[in-house]
Amino acid sequence: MPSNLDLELVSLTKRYGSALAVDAISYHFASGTYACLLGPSGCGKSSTLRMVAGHESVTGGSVLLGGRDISFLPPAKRGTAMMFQNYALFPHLSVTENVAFSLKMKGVDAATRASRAGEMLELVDMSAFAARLPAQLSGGQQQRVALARALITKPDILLLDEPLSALDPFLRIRMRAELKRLQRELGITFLHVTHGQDEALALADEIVVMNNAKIEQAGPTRSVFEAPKTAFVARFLGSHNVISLPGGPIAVRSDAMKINAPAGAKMEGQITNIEYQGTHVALTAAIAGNQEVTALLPDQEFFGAPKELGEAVGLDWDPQAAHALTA
Ligand SMILES: Nc1ncnc2c1ncn2[C@@H]1O[C@H](COP(=O)(O)OP(=O)(O)OP(=O)(O)O)[C@@H](O)[C@H]1O
Repeated sequence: MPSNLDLELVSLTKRYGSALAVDAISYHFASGTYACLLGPSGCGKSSTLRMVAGHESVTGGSVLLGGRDISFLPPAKRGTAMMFQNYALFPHLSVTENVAFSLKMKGVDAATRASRAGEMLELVDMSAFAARLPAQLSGGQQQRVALARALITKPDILLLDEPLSALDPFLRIRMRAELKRLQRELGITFLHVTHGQDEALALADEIVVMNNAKIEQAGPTRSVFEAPKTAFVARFLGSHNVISLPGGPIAVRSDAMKINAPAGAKMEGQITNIEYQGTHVALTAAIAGNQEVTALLPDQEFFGAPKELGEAVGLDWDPQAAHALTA
């Protein structure tokens, strides 16, 4: 695996007029990482991706690839390739012609173009559809073509802007596995923008959680999920309760929350909602201070001792399951 192709964002900044969309963010992505930029709408993730791609100018700071400043290079000279949300396929070109398009622009001869496009279509399992037009393909198939088209340039980094958002939930999960497989096979860095925490958790080796134009927390996916530093990160990643205590806010995962008898419990609550989720049952309880917490119980445990709406319960957690939050 090449080690000289790390991607570094150094105080990277984007302003649109007076609006600050990306506020001096810095991060180092090791080569070969599957990284997700995660955050709510408007937090600056697409602007960051577009600055890496060269589709948006850099207001301040820089983008380094393998130590080389690529901030001012044209997109085609950066070693990056971008796959867009709407795939942006040319409707009047066949699948093969779409995939081979960038090679044609570079003046590569027809025979080489056809053979390279063939290899790429094989990689994404679309060889059988080579002669079709984009309109004759399903959403998932169009996405595979868009991937092949991006990968034919042999990028060092593939940039993906909400690549799965146009797909139905079933296909989204299938294509998610495909993206992961491709990244593993190719060994290149994937930088994937999403606002879906499930998608980020499923795919990313590293997640970068953005909020208000800044990086709120970043690192190996599991370490961020296991120890969110702020209330925003805990809430955005989901599956966490944020509880205000006199000593400051803490996060406790809903699967670490235990339901006991009220006497002697850390907290007392009253059940306000019971949601059956198949393998689990989610119990929501109102606690002091107008707060709610959720406990996720394995179905066997819940149905072994079912609870009723309105019932008073005790809520407990192991000390190591609580993480102090900074805000
Ligand atoms: N071309 C533009 N001109 C002016 N403002 C822009 C432009 N593009 C983005 N913005 C603003 O910059 C901020 C960040 O936008 P950006 O698209 O990077 O966010 P995002 O996190 O990718 O959001 P989304 O998930 O909705 O795409 C937003 O407030 C947005 O309105």
